[in-house]
Amino acid sequence: MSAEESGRITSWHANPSKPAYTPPAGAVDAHCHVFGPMAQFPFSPKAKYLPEDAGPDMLFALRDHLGFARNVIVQASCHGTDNAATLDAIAKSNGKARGVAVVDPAISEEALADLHTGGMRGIRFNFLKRLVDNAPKDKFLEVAARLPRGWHVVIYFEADILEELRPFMDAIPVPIIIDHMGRPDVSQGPDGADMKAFRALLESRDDIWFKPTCPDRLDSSGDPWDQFAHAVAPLVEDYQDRVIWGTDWPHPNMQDNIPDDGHVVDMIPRIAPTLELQTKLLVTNPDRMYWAD
Ligand SMILES: O=C(O)/C=C(\CC(=O)C(=O)O)C(=O)O
Repeated sequence: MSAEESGRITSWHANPSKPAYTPPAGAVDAHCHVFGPMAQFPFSPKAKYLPEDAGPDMLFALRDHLGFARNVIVQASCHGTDNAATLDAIAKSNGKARGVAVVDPAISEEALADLHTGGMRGIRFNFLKRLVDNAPKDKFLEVAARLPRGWHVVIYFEADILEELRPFMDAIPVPIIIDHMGRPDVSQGPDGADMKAFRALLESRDDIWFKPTCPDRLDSSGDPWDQFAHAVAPLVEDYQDRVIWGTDWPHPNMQDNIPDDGHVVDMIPRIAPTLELQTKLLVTNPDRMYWAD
């Protein structure tokens, strides 16, 4: 059966180019995922998309091809709260990967400790209605209050619910990392309403970090994503101690406009033009958040 007949999606570029940009030694791709392999790690019955297999071998080959040294693997919604595939990839990385889990908020302390041993350093709360059925803020706050020491929370939301989420984020007792800057409309430019609202959030706490990632998702003008570069570079400059970066490979759900990962990497010097900024974005900041112990 072909992938199309089986309903499984291939969301990644078959032959990504070599980037012109060379990341510094030790660089971390701090937002990527693995899918399956399904025969070993079945997808969640609640999954909103059914991808083709994109396992650790493929991820590590891409890491090397793009010039990165390490990965932070974020549990994707298609695997629900069963983190086995992500843990398997971390275990196969020879210490070159850490992870972010998605958990049932009723998870025990023992299970959280096991996730820490397996390389997880945070949990993700996903508020995208097209990806998850419900996102119970009260239960999320309860589990956020009893995470292992040094952990953080990753939050994924779209710009239209930022204000609604402010009280919830205010109440989170650990550092926060916002995926893809909360998906601002980058066509508004660096001083547009979405960027202003996001800056106000960053000003509200100095332990809110973010990922200036996913030009392919956020910039409908397409590769080379000039609107993204224009809107995002000032944000990276102004909050350079609170940024980490990732490819988003295997680009879950992207069926149209699948990005060339080499071109995605070539966005880095456009949003972080100096070696000092690049080193913070790709090495020292992710080290602080994921390899502190
Ligand atoms: O990978 C991302 O960051 C973005 C995703 C997928 C996702 O988050 C998930 O499946 O958990 C998206 O916008 O569809």
